[in-house]
Formats: sequence, C-alpha cells, structure tokens
Amino acid sequence: MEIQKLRNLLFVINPIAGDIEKEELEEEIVSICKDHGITYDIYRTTGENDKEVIKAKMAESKYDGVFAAGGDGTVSIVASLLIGTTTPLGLIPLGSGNGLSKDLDIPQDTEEALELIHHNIIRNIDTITLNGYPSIHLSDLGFNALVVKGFCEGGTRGPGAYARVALQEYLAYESKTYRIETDIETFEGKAFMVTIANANAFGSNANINPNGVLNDGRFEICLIEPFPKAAGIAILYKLYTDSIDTSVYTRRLSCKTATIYNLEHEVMHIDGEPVDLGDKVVVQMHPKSLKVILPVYQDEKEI
Ligand SMILES: Nc1ncnc2c1ncn2[C@@H]1O[C@H](COP(=O)(O)OP(=O)(O)OP(=O)(O)O)[C@@H](O)[C@H]1O
Repeated sequence: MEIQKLRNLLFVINPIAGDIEKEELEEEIVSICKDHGITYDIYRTTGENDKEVIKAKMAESKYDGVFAAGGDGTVSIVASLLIGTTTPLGLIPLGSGNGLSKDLDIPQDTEEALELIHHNIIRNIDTITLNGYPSIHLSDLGFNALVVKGFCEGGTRGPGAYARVALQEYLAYESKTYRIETDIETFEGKAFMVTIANANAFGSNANINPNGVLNDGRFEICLIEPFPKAAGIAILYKLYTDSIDTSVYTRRLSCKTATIYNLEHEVMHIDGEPVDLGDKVVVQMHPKSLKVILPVYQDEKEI
C-alpha cells in the first residue's frame, strides 16, 4: 500500500459553508501541518472570483494537494481546477451538502477528515463533461434541477430550505420530454427527472445511483419516469434506502458518451450549480482524470 507524504498544501476554506464557525478549523490545520512538517497556504473564499484566485495561487506555487473545506459548491470549484492535473483533491466536509465526500467515504467527522492531511492514499476517479463543463458528482435536468434553481435563488440556506422548495414545486410539476442517445441505446419519452450520475447520492443522502462506481469508466443516466403523485412517497423512501433501482418508475442508461436533447427547454444544474447549456447536452466520460486524497482504509475497497 502506497502512503503519500504531502509536503506543500493549499487549503480552500469557505467561511460560510454549513453555517459553521471555521476559526478553530484553521487553528487545527495550522497545528497538524506544523506537527508533520507540511508547508501550507490558506485561502478563504469570498463568493466572488474564487475560481480565478485559486487558479492563480495554484500557478504561483507547486502544491502537492489542495483541500476544499466546505460543501459541494467549494469542492466543485477546486475539483474543476484539478481535473487532468497530477495534484490531488482533498475534502474536509463542512457544508450543508457534502455529497461527493460521502460517496468517497471521507469521514464526515472533522477531526477524522483532518487526519487525511498527513495519513492518506491517492486514487484516480472519473469525471465527465457536459458541453465541455466538468461534473464530478451529479447533474440533473427536470424536477430536482428546478428545486436546486429555486433553492439557489432563495435567500435561505440548509436542508430545510431545500425541502420547502421541493414541496412547493412537487404538486404542480409535470414530466418533460427528452431524447437521449447513448453509445449503447436510445430513449425518447417523458421523465420526471434525468440525472447524469458520475457518483451515487446527493448531499441530502438521496441515493439516485446506488450501484455507480466512481472509477469504472462509465456514467449512468438515471431516469425517474412519470408516476402518479401518490407514488411519490414510495419513490422518496426508495431514494433514502438505497433501493431506487427496485422502483418500476426508474430506468438506467449506463454509458460512456451520451447526447441529451432537452426538448422542452427544462432547467438543469451541474453539481448543484444551475446552468443553461441549451437544448442539446453532449456528455463525455474522462476516465480517472481526477486524483483524490482518501482515507487509507479505502485501499481495500472499490470506489
Ligand atoms: N465568503 C463568502 N461569503 C458569501 N458567500 C460565499 C463565500 N464564500 C463562498 N460563498 C458561496 O458559498 C457557496 C458554496 O457553498 P458550499 O457548497 O461550499 O457550502 P454549503 O453550506 O453546502 O452551501 P449551500 O448551502 O449553498 O449548498 C457558493 O455559492 C459561493 O459563492
């Protein structure tokens, strides 16, 4: 087993993520780095031009790893800068949604996650692009994308706000029509939501792609097909018990490339950020294109 020694690190800390005070976290990072002879820089995100600033810092200094301390939004910014490079991504889950960190089995306890700074292994995971935009985790068209958009536009954060928007939209929502051509098969019809899944579960723990593997060179397009509103609770239950594949309303297209025709101009998001990619979305797989810093026990497991 190869244990990596990371000697020069950048920590990207989102001060507002998860509404958690980060002063103590910074003190712990400083103390761990000092104890283990690691040099470090800390960048606190501002919510403005963070990606550009982090990119410039990475060009100035040769980091052995970049840790994102925050939620999925912070992880997504950092990851997009590391894809295709030899610099691995570390995760310290501190957001209201920490989906990728859960799929990677990163400890959700901060003390344990901080141990990854000095005791870890590095592995490669797949990423995908949607019309050239990177996605590491889960992207959607349809109902969930509408909820994500409403959530991002609303002033309130946290899981409660997400659930409120979901409830508001649910009763009136009508499935939309899509045509999906993959390297294996074609689907045309209505869907309540279409998830392009590199990983497994949303930050909320709803597991849309229970059997997805992050380094198998394939992604899944997970469809929830139109269902009677009364079946909604059962679908929700299956999403939260890792058993969505047993629902008669689901369909899964496993593939390496796909073109999605968004025939009713439905909204979409990439890894939680609403985007407008037009009505034709080309999805491509980039096998093992992102290095990630994982707990040592991951070595025995398939990710
Ligand atoms: N200093 C800051 N002040 C205000 N907003 C910030 C700041 N730094 C980052 N942000 C915003 O934080 C969001 C990303 O948050 P992240 O996903 O890391 O944590 P989160 O608590 O899970 O957030 P969310 O509840 O939005 O999912 C981005 O919208 C980003 O613009």
